[in-house]
Amino acid sequence: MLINNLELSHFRNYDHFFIEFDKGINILIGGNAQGKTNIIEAIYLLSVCRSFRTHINDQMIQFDYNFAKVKGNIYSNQRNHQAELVLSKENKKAKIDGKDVLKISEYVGYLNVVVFVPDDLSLVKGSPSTRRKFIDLELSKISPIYAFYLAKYNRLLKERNQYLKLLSKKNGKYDDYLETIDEQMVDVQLKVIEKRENFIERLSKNVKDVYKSIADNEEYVDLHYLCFIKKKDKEELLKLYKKEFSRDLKYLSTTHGIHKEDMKIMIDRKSAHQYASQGQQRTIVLSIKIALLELIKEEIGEYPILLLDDVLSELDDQRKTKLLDILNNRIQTFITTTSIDGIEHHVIKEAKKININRKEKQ
Ligand SMILES: Nc1ncnc2c1ncn2[C@@H]1O[C@H](COP(=O)(O)OP(=O)(O)OP(=O)(O)O)[C@@H](O)[C@H]1O
Repeated sequence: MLINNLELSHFRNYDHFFIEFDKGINILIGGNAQGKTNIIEAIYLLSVCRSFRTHINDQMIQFDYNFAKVKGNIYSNQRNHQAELVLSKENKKAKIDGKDVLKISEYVGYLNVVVFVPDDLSLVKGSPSTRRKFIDLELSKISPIYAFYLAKYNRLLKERNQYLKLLSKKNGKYDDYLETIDEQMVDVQLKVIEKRENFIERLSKNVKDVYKSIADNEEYVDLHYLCFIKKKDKEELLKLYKKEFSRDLKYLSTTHGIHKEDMKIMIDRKSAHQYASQGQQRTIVLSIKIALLELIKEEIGEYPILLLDDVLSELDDQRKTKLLDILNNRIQTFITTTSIDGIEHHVIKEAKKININRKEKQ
């Protein structure tokens, strides 16, 4: 999978901008606040119709304008496609090969990307919801049926919580209607659990190897799925919902379910959340992202694009070299950095260097 070029109109600090990319490594070099991350953001936006920085369209539209356009020529599935997104303050309109795309699900998949941004360190240090969001987003990209199950579960969960409110005003007993919702919730959860389990197990296998090669030591990283139920069985789950009914009714919300799960990240069999240093956290997250590349390739048959925002400055020289050793021309990669001075690595030497500075913005 490749993005051949990118055209921006009134996107962030870009008025009109056109850029062509190399199919290997592209390094975006420039001082602070010049617009390097904005380019990474635009590529990401073109991929999943949303930004990794904001959900407010207006923030991405150039100051004093009322629309922004992001366009790119993509090579995927052995074909070239023109992807286009127009952002207004209220909505986003997508086109593929000049035709309007009405459903996001029909758009996502043309351009698959894996992104690493400094904020991703929250994958280790943040709350369970950060890790759940990561799993849900990545799994939805490679498995549309997972996205379907998840959306169904969220609808049922909302319905259940609303019904609990209604019940609390009435007789407050577990009734047939709630049982019907619970049965549907249990069925869909078992499917989500199976997918999450498989995803985390496969990712964990890849992460171990990637971490070892970047850190170049014997530290051992693995991932564990913290499922909310031990015995993944329909009857057990239904029993749990009945048992916890009074508590759910008291708090007017559903205590147990896949909306409360987590993924535990371990380093040398200790919780990375509690013990990992900044450098270890960064290496763990990077390893997870790089491990994802192989997993996506196995699923969709093509490598996604890799976007690395400001990754070089925070790694020590040894980890920097090891990371660059791993990157290669099989995967189109974008790296933003303020400087490449002093990095003597063939990957840097051979990469396409793109200077991003105020003079080149327009
Ligand atoms: N909606 C907008 N309209 C115009 N300019 C914007 C908009 N949003 C952000 N900017 C400008 O974009 C610039 C920041 O760009 P970006 O985040 O890509 O920087 P960067 O080159 O990655 O910098 P750093 O190295 O500091 O991370 C800032 O000058 C900011 O004012």
